[in-house]
Amino acid sequence: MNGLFITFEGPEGAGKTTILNMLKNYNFGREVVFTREPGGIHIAEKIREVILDKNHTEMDARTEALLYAAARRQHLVEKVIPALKDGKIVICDRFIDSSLAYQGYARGLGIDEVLSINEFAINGVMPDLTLYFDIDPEVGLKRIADSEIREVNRLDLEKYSFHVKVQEGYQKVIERFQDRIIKVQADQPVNVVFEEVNKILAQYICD
Ligand SMILES: Nc1ncnc2c1ncn2[C@@H]1O[C@H](COP(=O)(O)OP(=O)(O)OP(=O)(O)O)[C@@H](O)[C@H]1O
Ligand SMILES: Cc1cn([C@H]2C[C@H](O)[C@@H](COP(=O)(O)O)O2)c(=O)[nH]c1=O
Repeated sequence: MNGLFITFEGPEGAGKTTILNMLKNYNFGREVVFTREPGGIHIAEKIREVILDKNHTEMDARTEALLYAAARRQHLVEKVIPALKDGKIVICDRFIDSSLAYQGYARGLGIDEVLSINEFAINGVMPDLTLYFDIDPEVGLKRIADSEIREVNRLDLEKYSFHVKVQEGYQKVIERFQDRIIKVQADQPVNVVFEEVNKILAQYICD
């Protein structure tokens, strides 16, 4: 596969989707596919509805982890892998690191255990580059609460301590995958974050 697989990661309200949408107007000199997880294709969007439904409070943590992994598999097979084989750049809002931080660490299933079920799902397809949008959970959650367009989902409604754990989980993931993950300071004005992201991407894509 000669494309480039780039993922955006970070806690709730970090600004990943905002920056991804702004990048749609940017010329990369190569075709870019913008997508998201869970979702991006029909089956995975259906799984997203099930996972994020606020009424599904009974969902077991392992079921949740498996559903994310199933959505990931189908999204890879239908959309990401074909684009990479065509030499395109794929920019995906969340991927495996979300599972490691949210299900592995914050839910307490274990990062290694969740990595292992995901290895089955991804079958060797890992991101080339991951941008981690670094933000205090309090700031991110306030942004979501203030947003008129962002719908509140089941994960958003978790206790504050869960969101703190998500952030701690991400720090562990970053330590483990230092070669692939770059931090972006996400608590700056949108245009400053956008410039920082642009600079990193331009440098990475040109190298
Ligand atoms: N740098 C920023 N400064 C202030 N507000 C921001 C910034 N970036 C995004 N926002 C606002 O914060 C809210 C959440 O942003 P966005 O949906 O992009 O975050 P996200 O990381 O994709 O969140 P989630 O993963 O929880 O969906 C939106 O209302 C957006 O306008
Ligand atoms: C891929 C993935 C996502 N999550 C969580 C993270 C968020 O709370 C939601 C997705 O909502 P967003 O508005 O699209 O960010 O799902 C997760 O827990 N595990 C995952 O693997």
